Amino acid sequence: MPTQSVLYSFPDTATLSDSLAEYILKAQRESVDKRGRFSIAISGGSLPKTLTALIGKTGVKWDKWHIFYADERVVPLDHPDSNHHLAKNTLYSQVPIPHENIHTIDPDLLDNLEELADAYEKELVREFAQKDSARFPVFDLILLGLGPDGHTASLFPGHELLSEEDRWVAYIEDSPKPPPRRITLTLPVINHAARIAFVATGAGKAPMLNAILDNPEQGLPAARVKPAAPGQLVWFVDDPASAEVKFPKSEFKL
Ligand SMILES: O=C(O)[C@H](O)[C@@H](O)[C@H](O)[C@H](O)COP(=O)(O)O
Repeated sequence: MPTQSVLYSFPDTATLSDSLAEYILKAQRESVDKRGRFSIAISGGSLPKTLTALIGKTGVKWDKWHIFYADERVVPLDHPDSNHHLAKNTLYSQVPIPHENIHTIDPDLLDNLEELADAYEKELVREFAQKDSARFPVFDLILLGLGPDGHTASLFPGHELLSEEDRWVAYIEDSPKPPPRRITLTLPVINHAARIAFVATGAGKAPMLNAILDNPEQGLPAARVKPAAPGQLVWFVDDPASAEVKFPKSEFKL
């Protein structure tokens, strides 16, 4: 049975970011208590900025974090389009995350998308395979954004990757959102996470949030994110983004 989504809507991005930070901290505490580490996958776009509310918070055990990318643009790691570059500038440069715990794409394989995706999949295997005998890795937390067309990570509407059932990491060379070459976690990997949090802000996201939450049968990529229980699916949005949504809002509590 897919888990029921929970929707939290906040008056502004500062309140949203602070509550998201509390949510992440709770996930980190539970994961570190259980396994001594916290595995998280993050997206690009506006997401890394919302994570800056974690900077300086008591209780963040940065040395236990193992960070992957839910999707990555296939460009050099110091390119302005790189999700890693963005996260590094926004977050890692300000907090003590061990360099080796940040799992980037292999910059030597940018010319060969298939090898690049395979190598990233192997990176996941190294992180998860011994810990879990399940067919797919179980991230402690995956943070996703929502595109104006309903895409999430680099899973775009109508794309054949939406029916991928086997691979953990796949590539595309025809992303409608530039840059065109990307790798992405696949839906089965995303849907096996212990927790998934979407973050969407701004009035521009309102029609799409309505489509995803109130009309999921349209099958847009973000609506296909449906972890099986006990996986959790939580939406952190601001009031302008949730303005057109009928789906019930919950009061934020941990
Ligand atoms: O392009 C990327 O790297 C993404 O990971 C992508 O899926 C992003 O999260 C959404 O497009 C939302 O982007 P915004 O938060 O900037 O609207």
